[in-house]
Amino acid sequence: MTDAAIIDGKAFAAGLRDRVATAVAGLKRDHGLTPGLAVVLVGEDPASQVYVRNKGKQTLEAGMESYEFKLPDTTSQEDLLAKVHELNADPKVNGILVQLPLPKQIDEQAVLAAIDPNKDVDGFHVVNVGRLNTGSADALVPCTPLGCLLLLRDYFGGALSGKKAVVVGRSNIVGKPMFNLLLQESCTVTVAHSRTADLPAELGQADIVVAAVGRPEMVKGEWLKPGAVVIDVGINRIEKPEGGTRLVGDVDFAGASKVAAAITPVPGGVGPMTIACLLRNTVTAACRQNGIDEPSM
Ligand SMILES: Nc1nc(=O)c2c([nH]1)NC[C@@H]1CN(c3ccc(C(=O)N[C@@H](CCC(=O)O)C(=O)O)cc3)C=[N+]21
Repeated sequence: MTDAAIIDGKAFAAGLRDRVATAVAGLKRDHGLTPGLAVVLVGEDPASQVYVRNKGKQTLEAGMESYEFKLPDTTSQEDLLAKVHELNADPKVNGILVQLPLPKQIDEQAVLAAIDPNKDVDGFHVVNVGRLNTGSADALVPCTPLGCLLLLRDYFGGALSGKKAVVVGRSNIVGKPMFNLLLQESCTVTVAHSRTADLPAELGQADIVVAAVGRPEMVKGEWLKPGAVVIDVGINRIEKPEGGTRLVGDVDFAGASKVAAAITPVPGGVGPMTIACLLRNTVTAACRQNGIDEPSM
């Protein structure tokens, strides 16, 4: 088979950010509303600092307000919860994101549970998990699986119904919400994981593969059904034989490209979609909080 088409997440994300910026301009003009996103970073993890900087920059570029809070690594759970409560009460803040992972003295679930579900632009609060699971229209949907879904809808022109999808990975952040979103699109969905008996046999049936396991190049091209569409969520930094490092996904890109119909690259695939969907969720949250019809984005 010839080489797979590349699903250009970077370009799609740029287009989505433009549509978000247009929506924001409309909210300002028609409602005097400027959506605001608060990002809280605890500690000094270098990768997290880069992500937080990119989020802040892209929030401002979309015409929204960005509020960044950098708390020391030694922050107590009590102090972090106090910050979350302050942001919950602040009407200028429409979206709240507490960057994960958190330092070990902090109970992540307790922090996520403290965020106002209607400001929970990560979609990690159990209320939003429940809303998504039950197909409620007021769910805020986790950014990475939402980004994957938008890429798939675009590729298939909306025709996902009846497709066989395999999600590899069962995390709360990607695997489980991805399962729910694909099920809602009327795909037949299998969730595979580290205890799956025969992963190649499962993948051999899949029209759509979403790989989110966090193991570099784990999914091999030979396991795929010819013509499959592959969404690679993994972002793994590995050592190059000649020294230095490079980013690879959870899928063996070279091998998969020979078998798949289409595949997302790493970098430049799902990663940029995650941030674009965060901006989109912030506009969605701001509209709902203010009783304004959600613009199409
Ligand atoms: N509460 C919370 N919400 C998050 O959404 C969240 C989080 N915590 N903690 C960290 C992870 C990671 N994350 C990424 C976002 C964008 C790229 C991204 O844009 N990647 C680019 C560049 C990659 C690079 O060069 O390093 C790409 O894949 O092309 C990657 C990773 C959001 N996260």
